Amino acid sequence: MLCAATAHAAGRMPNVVILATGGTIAGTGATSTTTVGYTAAKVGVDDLIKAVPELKQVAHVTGEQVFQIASENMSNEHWLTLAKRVNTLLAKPDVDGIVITHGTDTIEETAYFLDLVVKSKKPVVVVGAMRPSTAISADGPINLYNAVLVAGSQDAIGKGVLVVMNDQINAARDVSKTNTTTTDTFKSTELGLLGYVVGNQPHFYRVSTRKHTVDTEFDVSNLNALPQVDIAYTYANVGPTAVNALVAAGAKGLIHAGVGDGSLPNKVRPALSAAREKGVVIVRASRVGQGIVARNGEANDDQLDFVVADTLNPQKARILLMLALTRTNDTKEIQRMFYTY
Ligand SMILES: NC(=O)CC[C@H](N)C(=O)O
Repeated sequence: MLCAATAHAAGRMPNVVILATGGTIAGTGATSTTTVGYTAAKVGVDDLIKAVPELKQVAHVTGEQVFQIASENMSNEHWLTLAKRVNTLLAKPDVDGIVITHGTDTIEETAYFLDLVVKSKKPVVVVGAMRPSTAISADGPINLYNAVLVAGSQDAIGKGVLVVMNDQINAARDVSKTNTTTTDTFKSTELGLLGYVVGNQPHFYRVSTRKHTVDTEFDVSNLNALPQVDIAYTYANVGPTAVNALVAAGAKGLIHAGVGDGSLPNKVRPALSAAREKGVVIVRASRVGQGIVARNGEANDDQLDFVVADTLNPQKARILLMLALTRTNDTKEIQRMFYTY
């Protein structure tokens, strides 16, 4: 099988496919100083590529417009379509890597979904921008250039799905948007970034110990929908309304975005427990954004038959639970998955 390694070994430039989905990287504003209040998802993939002629120096690049949306509108169906396209392309011997241009609001979710369902070791890089293409010092062109460099690099093979922004390489599992508007918004919590793109090449320093891509048990090739999993957010004075409404609306799984170490308020615990008795799988996560939610810590998970999210934030826990529910309803198995991926 040809891959980026053989592209380099054969002395040819890697073939990188850019799948465009929209977002600010494809956004346009009224003036060059418009950095908020612009319209996302306007510029087509051919123009994104044309705007960075330097790409030709590092890869043979082709583009496909998969969607043209702001990423707050990303749905499970979009993910399944995208994942199937990525798997089809990566199965081709002449494709060495893939770059996905994406809105930044849900980049971390799409990246983690792909990290769990892409069946290839070839590099997949998700990239976006915080400033629209029309802005002074737009970050899209350099981010796209860096993403293509990484996607065509043999050093990125087998590292899972990556998010490349602001000269930094992050693992899909651990990266999150941490600032609403600034270009240094993507951070990998305390677990740390994987490396940098500096001097026209990626530099890797670490990898995640969690399984991904070819080493997961998830297969989307025959899926046309995913089980309904929703998130109930907790705060001081919260009641059971959201949990009860989500269960009534048909949730098969619920992520509880608890306070602190995933604590359950007294007014929420009975609603979650009743949901579990109806067969809904409950995962305790935390709204804090860093750290482990400890099993049998702030709640007796063994007795309640709940699962803990480990270090996944609520939106990523939702993705893993959806995929877990395509395989099993057994909470012990699902807890194993949360400690594996
Ligand atoms: N910086 C961005 O990409 C945000 C734009 C838009 N809300 C999106 O996520 O697509």
